[in-house]
Amino acid sequence: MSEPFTVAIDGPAASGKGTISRAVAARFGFAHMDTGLLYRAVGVRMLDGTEPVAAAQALTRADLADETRLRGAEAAQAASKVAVLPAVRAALVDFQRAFARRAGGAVLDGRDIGTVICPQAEVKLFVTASAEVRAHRRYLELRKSDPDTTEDEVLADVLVRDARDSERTTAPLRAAADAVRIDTSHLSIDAAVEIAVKLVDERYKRG
Ligand SMILES: Nc1ncnc2c1ncn2[C@@H]1O[C@H](COP(=O)(O)OP(=O)(O)OP(=O)(O)O)[C@@H](O)[C@H]1O
Ligand SMILES: Nc1ccn([C@@H]2O[C@H](COP(=O)(O)O)[C@@H](O)[C@H]2O)c(=O)n1
Repeated sequence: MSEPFTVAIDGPAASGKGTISRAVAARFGFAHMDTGLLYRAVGVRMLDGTEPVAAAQALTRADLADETRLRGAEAAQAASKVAVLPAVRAALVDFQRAFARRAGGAVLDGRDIGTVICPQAEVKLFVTASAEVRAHRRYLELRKSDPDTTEDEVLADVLVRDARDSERTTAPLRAAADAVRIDTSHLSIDAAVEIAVKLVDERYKRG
């Protein structure tokens, strides 16, 4: 099994970081963690009446099972509310760091991977797109499970979440100083993935 190699991919909601992360992981045989899913799971537990810090401390794989609910708009908003709490974030740090340094390589995507969770990551990317483009992409996804959803509602949700994630005191959404920025607003999925794969390839070979 090869040495640890961490790819940290951050960016705002629906910028395409998960799509890029999964493709990079598949290409290099790395493990992938969507860290947003952890916060979504804590958010859903909160909606169901559990105190969020207790939920984060007791999180198990079973909490990640209901993908349909976790991927919904209500879970997204709840996630960004619990993500403001320093004790919730602290409860999730060790799990993410251990995953990042596993043998064989790991890709983690989220908001604070390159800045807080893995500041020593071998590759750091910051994936962006305009709010309108991101809302359109998320709308196309969400309308499959909720035909009543509108693009304006999704844009409003994205903007609220962007503001909450960027303005919080602990681990705000920021590009690490040494992150490579990829604006996917006018890139196809294949083009965005190709840029990321090339960057990882250069550093993975050198390492
Ligand atoms: N470059 C692209 N061009 C067009 N659609 C894209 C592009 N990148 C991603 N998408 C689509 O946009 C949607 C959101 O992408 P993705 O889930 O990768 O974003 P994300 O940043 O991981 O979102 P989240 O904030 O939920 O973690 C998906 O439906 C995906 O297929
Ligand atoms: N490293 C992270 C990942 C996510 N969050 C918060 O969770 C929300 C949902 O994340 P998605 O990636 O699934 O959109 C997000 O809005 C953040 O509030 C986080 O704080 N840190």
